[in-house]
Amino acid sequence: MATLAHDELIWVACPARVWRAARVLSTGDDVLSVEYEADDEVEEEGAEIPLHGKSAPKLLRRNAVLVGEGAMRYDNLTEVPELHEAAVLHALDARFRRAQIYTFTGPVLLAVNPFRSLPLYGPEQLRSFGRGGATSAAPHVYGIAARALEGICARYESQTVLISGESGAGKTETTKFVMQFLALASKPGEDRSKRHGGLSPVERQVLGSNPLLEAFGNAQTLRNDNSSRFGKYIELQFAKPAALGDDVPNPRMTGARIHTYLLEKVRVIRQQEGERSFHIFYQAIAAAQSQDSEMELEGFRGFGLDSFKYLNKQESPNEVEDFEATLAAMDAVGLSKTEVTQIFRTLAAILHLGNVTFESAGESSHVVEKGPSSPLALAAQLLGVDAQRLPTALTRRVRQTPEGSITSTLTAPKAANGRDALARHLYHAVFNYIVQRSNTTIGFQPNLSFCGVLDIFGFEFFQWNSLEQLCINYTNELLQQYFNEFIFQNETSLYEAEGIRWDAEDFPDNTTILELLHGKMEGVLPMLEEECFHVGGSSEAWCNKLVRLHERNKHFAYDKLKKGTFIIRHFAGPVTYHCTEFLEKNKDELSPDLVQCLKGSEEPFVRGLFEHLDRVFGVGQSTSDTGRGRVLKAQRYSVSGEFRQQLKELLQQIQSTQPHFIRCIKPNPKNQAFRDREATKPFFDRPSVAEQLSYQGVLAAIKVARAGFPVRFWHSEFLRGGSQRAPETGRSGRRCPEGLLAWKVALSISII
Ligand SMILES: Nc1ncnc2c1ncn2[C@@H]1O[C@H](COP(=O)(O)OP(=O)(O)OP(=O)(O)O)[C@@H](O)[C@H]1O
Repeated sequence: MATLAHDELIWVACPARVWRAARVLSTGDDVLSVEYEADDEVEEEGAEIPLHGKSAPKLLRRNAVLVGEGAMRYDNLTEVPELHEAAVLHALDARFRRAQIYTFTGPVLLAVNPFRSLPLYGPEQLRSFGRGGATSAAPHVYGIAARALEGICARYESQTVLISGESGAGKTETTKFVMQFLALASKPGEDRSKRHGGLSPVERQVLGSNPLLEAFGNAQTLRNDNSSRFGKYIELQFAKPAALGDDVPNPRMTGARIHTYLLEKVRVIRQQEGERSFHIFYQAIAAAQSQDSEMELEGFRGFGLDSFKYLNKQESPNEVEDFEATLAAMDAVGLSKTEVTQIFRTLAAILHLGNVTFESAGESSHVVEKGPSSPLALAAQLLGVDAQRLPTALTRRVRQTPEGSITSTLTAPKAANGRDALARHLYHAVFNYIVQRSNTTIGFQPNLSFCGVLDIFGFEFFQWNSLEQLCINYTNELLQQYFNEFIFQNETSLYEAEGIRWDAEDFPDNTTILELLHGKMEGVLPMLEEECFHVGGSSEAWCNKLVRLHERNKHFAYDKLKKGTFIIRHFAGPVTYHCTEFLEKNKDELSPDLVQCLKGSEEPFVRGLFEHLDRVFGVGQSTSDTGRGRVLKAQRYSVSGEFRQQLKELLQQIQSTQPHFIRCIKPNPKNQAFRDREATKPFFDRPSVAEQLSYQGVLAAIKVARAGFPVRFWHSEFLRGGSQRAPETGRSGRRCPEGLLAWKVALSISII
């Protein structure tokens, strides 16, 4: 243990603040007497800290450079001489208090959400980060977008900005700032913009697609009033200036393509207390009740929020204006009046379907309300299907067998499940339709460079974790692996340039976790998919197989007392998954009878929503007869299978680009806004920020950086520091490494 001198600055581990800044008053054999630095969240007092035993807190050496306003000098934290969790946390906290929400750690931009509009995104900032503007390396979302644009301008190389963070951390807002910058800054100079009347149609369509996606894909949740319930990757395409045939050096945005992932469609049929369904339902209901709206809104007029069982009753103030903005966005992406009408008819039909109830009669069931104004009749009319056929399709199941068709009846709960599956499917299909139509209108040409912006759900763990969380956390493992590789390459090239020896063991690596999740045959997800195709397969059987096969895997665990659960030790931390419903969710079955019924709709729009839906699940009998019996054939559709394929394509696309990383951080779990005038205390909750830094891999990236260079100084600083061990010159001239290797031992600092 290194001895600590009087007056030495240290960090003391503390549950409430993670690390507290202190100064050593005196040291003894068993205790350390310290004075804590002023902190407005914890009572100030001197303290006697035990140095041994379980209650001895961890101590870290604290560098004087971060004292007072020090953190404001470090736009890039890798310049901080001793970088570790305590220093990062302190620097982010100190900078946030001064409204500096952006900070670099190496190439990664950390963005702390202020939950309040700050004057950071005006035309002046846009100009200053733009090409030909006062080029600035300052940490800012525009700076990252500018780097990406520069990659396209200078080398015509495709780019991706990867934005991550937990719900409410600011990913969607950050995505919008990146898109705004790329649309506006790629716009040529002032004069030309006037000539062309500002934004081009493509730029207008691209920016217009945002409110549309938000209306249909976002919802109020407990963690975020405008939470994206899907992941997205938007590729913004740029033509070479020469191809535009004008004198402007900037490439101009000429197309875009939106990819969406894992829409949380279950929200359509139920929402937990305090949450809402997708915004669009509430907007349409409010508009239908308002005198101002000119839209016909068939199926919504005459109904209020209370009319629909599928909706939690929570209003929000600006619904009608938001509805008008959604209509404008629909127009911007080229949806015709007929399409818009059809979309709203389908949404109304979904809500009326939710009001259809069933009554059991033995093993069968029937629809309770049948009259001409019953929910069933309204839903059938809005969907353009026969009002007699729909109840039959909801309550019976027809199966084809070699001997002919067999009709069975469904119990009331099964009929209700079928109804909900139809509602979920209809909504998902409408959402996909809107995305595809936007893509068609905007256009995307092969072989042009693009800048992709990835705004995808962060790592999730709740009390109850199911298939959705497994898919989300799997996505995060894949992205984490990509991030690790990127940081690894960055650092190793630095080490090689400096002649530093390093050990691959020092690098964080989640490959074995990924192997557990997607390994061929024995991975958790492939095994789930396999179970879906087994006759008589079940979630419980799958869970038991997982336990048998993986109980010795260090990333897998299970609790004998909690049957039906298993634990995956993710890169970000352990998550307990409850296997109930995994199989049903993964199959996402929709009754063939309902599909046939809807395919018979007299509305081409509705028929189109079911056009590509020919999924059959499990082992079924094909119609082709070989003469020696029928061939058993499985249609291999599953939610996770499809999603894994999408992710594979996404990663291939990202890997073909130059990446830029933005890690969004939520400063406190209550979404409390930054306050600088009336309060001294902007809410920066250190424990939750530390947690986010950890599971977003920021601390791991720092660990990587420290593996070779535990302490970083500029060479000149190091020499000024008077070290006898410093070599005369650093090889690369960037930072002084070799002397630091000696220091690594000599200081034997940090963890005491
Ligand atoms: N840079 C910013 N400036 C001001 N407010 C911001 C900023 N970033 C985010 N916010 C605020 O935080 C809220 C949540 O942000 P956002 O919706 O972008 O989070 P998210 O990470 O996309 O969450 P989710 O995963 O739930 O969609 C926004 O509605 C906005 O009020």
